[in-house]
Amino acid sequence: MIRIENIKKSFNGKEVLKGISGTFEKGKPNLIIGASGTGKSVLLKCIVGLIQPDDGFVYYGTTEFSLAPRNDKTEIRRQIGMLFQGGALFDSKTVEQNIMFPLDILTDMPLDEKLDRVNFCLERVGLTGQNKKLPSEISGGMQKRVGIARAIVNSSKYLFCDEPNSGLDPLTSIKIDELIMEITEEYKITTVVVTHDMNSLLGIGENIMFLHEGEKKWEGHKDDIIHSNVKEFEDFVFASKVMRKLK
Ligand SMILES: Nc1ncnc2c1ncn2[C@@H]1O[C@H](COP(=O)(O)OP(=O)(O)OP(=O)(O)O)[C@@H](O)[C@H]1O
Repeated sequence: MIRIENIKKSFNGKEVLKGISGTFEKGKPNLIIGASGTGKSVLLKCIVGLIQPDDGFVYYGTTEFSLAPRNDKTEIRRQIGMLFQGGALFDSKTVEQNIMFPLDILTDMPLDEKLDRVNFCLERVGLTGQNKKLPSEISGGMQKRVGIARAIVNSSKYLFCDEPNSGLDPLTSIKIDELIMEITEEYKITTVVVTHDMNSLLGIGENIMFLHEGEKKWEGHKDDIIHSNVKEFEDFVFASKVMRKLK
């Protein structure tokens, strides 16, 4: 479980995060949603320690990240897997080398063990036998799968996904969402997904945090969306004609 408390962040005097608190639970996908520019990615970066918040606390289990001793921080970092926007694979490395990368830099596992682990993850994401392909030789959806395999290869306890569906068609997006959800449940990972994809919201929105202009305006389960009674959230969710009709 990850808990955040009163996270604040400003850039050049502009308050981007205005005191965000909340809990991201283990074993289910936690979604951070909101319109463009509302602070989702900055919040994600504050949580993983890529940006230092001006105020507030981030707890991984019972350990507060910024106050933790160096060794504890290193251990938490080792347990984090990230799926970046656009996949962020190394173009010149094969699928196998890409997935093995975290094991190369974070562990001293022998090569045969690393290969076993890579093959296990490749199988788990439905890409058995694609080891020697280059990213340019596989589709965008397959690249995301490789990104997911890389994010979990080191038995991560925490998985962060920034817009995992960007650039994918709706059907492939749903498959990627389902894979993230299955892996989260199966390995009891604490998963945080930043998205503005309505399909993701309705498909895997087990625990949703809605941000609007740097504030948390609503949180809840996908089944409660219809009863939110929060204007900014309703404007966001029911922006399209199709969604208004469904309502
Ligand atoms: N390093 C930075 N320096 C200055 N301003 C920044 C920095 N990072 C983010 N911002 C600003 O913070 C605001 C929130 O950005 P953020 O990337 O978190 O939005 P977002 O909700 O993730 O949007 P999108 O859905 O478009 O990715 C924006 O106005 C952005 O310009």
